Amino acid sequence: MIKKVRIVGAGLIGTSVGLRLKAAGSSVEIIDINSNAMKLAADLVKSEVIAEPDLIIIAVPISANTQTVVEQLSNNSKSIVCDLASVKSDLLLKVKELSANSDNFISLHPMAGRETNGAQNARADLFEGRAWIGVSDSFSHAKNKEIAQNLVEICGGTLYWLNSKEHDDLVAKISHIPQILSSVIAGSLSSLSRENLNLAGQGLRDLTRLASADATLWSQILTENHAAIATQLDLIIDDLNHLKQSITSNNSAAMVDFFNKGNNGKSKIPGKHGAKNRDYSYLPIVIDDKPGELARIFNECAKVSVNIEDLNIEHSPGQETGLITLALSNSDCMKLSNHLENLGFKVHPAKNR
Ligand SMILES: NC(=O)C1=CN([C@@H]2O[C@H](COP(=O)(O)OP(=O)(O)OC[C@H]3O[C@@H](n4cnc5c(N)ncnc54)[C@H](O)[C@@H]3O)[C@@H](O)[C@H]2O)C=CC1
Ligand SMILES: O=C(O)C(=O)Cc1ccc(O)cc1
Repeated sequence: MIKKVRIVGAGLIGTSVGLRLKAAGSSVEIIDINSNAMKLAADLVKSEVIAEPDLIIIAVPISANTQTVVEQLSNNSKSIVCDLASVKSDLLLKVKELSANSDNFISLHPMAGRETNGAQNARADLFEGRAWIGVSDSFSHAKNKEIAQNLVEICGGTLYWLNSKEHDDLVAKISHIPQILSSVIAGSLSSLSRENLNLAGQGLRDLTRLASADATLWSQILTENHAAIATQLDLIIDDLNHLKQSITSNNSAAMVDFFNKGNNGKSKIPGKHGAKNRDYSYLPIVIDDKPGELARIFNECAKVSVNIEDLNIEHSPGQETGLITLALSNSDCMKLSNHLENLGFKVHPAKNR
C-alpha cells in the first residue's frame, strides 16, 4: 500500500496515475506550474497537502524532467522519487551526477497514453492491462523496486525490467518509429481534399491514429532519444529503398518477402500483457442514421441500469445505417441484449473482443 503520494505534473499521465492511486485509497497531492492544470487535476483527484510523501511521482514534460527529479530528491530526503518519462539514458546519468540522493530514485515508463494531453483527458483506467518498463539501473534499494511494483499493480499494469540503454533502444523501435511513420503517412495526406479522404478505408484510420499526438511531447522524445531513433530510421529507409527497387524491377518474389516479413512481425505483437485486461463483452447494434437513435439506446440502458463502459460507432457519409458497439460487463451485456431485442432493436451476437 502506498499511503502518501505527491504527483508533480498535473497533465495526462500525472492525473491518470493520481485518479488510480486515489481510487486505491492513497492520499494524493498533485502540483503543477500551471495553476489551471493544477486546479482541474486537484479537483479530479481530491488533492490534499502532504508534508512527507512515501512516493513522489514526476510526470512533467521531458524537458523539465531531470531538473524536477533532482529538485524533489534534494528537498525530500525521506521520499522515493519516481519519474515516468519516455526516454531514460541521459536522465540516469544526470541524476547520478547531480543528486546526492540518487539511491532514492526509481525510473518507470508506462507504455500507455493518449493522443491528447492534459488533465482533461486523464482516465483512471489509462494503464489497465498495459506494460510498464522499470529501469533496472535506476535504483539501488529493494524498497524502490517494491514500491515501483506496487504502483504498477495499483495502475493495473505489468512491470518488466530493462536497463536504460536497452529501454531507449527498444522504445525507439516499438514506440518512436511507429509514431514517426504514423505522422509521415498522415502528413502526406495534407494536400488531399476532404472528399478524397472520405473514401479512405479503416486501414488509414488505424495507421494514422497516433498522428494526432502532441507535437511538443514528441519533438522532445525525438531530441532525447536521437541516436537510437536515427539508427532505426536508417534501417526503415533501407527497407523502403529495397522495396522501391523491387517494385521498379517488378521483382514479385522480393515484394512477397516484404509483406511476409510484415506478417511475421505483426503475428509477434501480443494482444495482452498478462495483466488484468478489460474483460468486456461487445454488443453490436445496427441503428438507422436519424436523430435520436443513439439517445434511444442510452435511455434504455438507463432504464435497465446498464453501465456503458465504452462505445464505438462505425458510420460513413451517405450510409443509411450505422453500427454502434457497446462495451459492457458480461452480465449487463446479456441483460441489455435481451431487453433491446424485445423492443425490436437490431441487436447482433455479442463478442468478447
Ligand atoms: N502522453 C503520453 O502518451 C505519455 C507520456 N509519458 C511521459 O509522461 C510525462 C508527462 O507527459 P504528459 O502527461 O503527456 O504531458 P502533459 O502535457 O499532459 O502534462 C505535463 C504537465 O506538466 C506541467 N509542468 C511542466 N513543467 C513543470 C514543472 N517544472 N513542475 C511542475 N509541473 C510542470 C505542465 O504544466 C503540464 O500540466 C512526459 O515525461 C512523457 O514523456 C509517458 C508515457 C506516455
Ligand atoms: O497511444 C499509444 O499507443 C502509445 O503508444 C502512447 C505512448 C506515447 C508515449 C509513450 O512514451 C508511451 C506510450
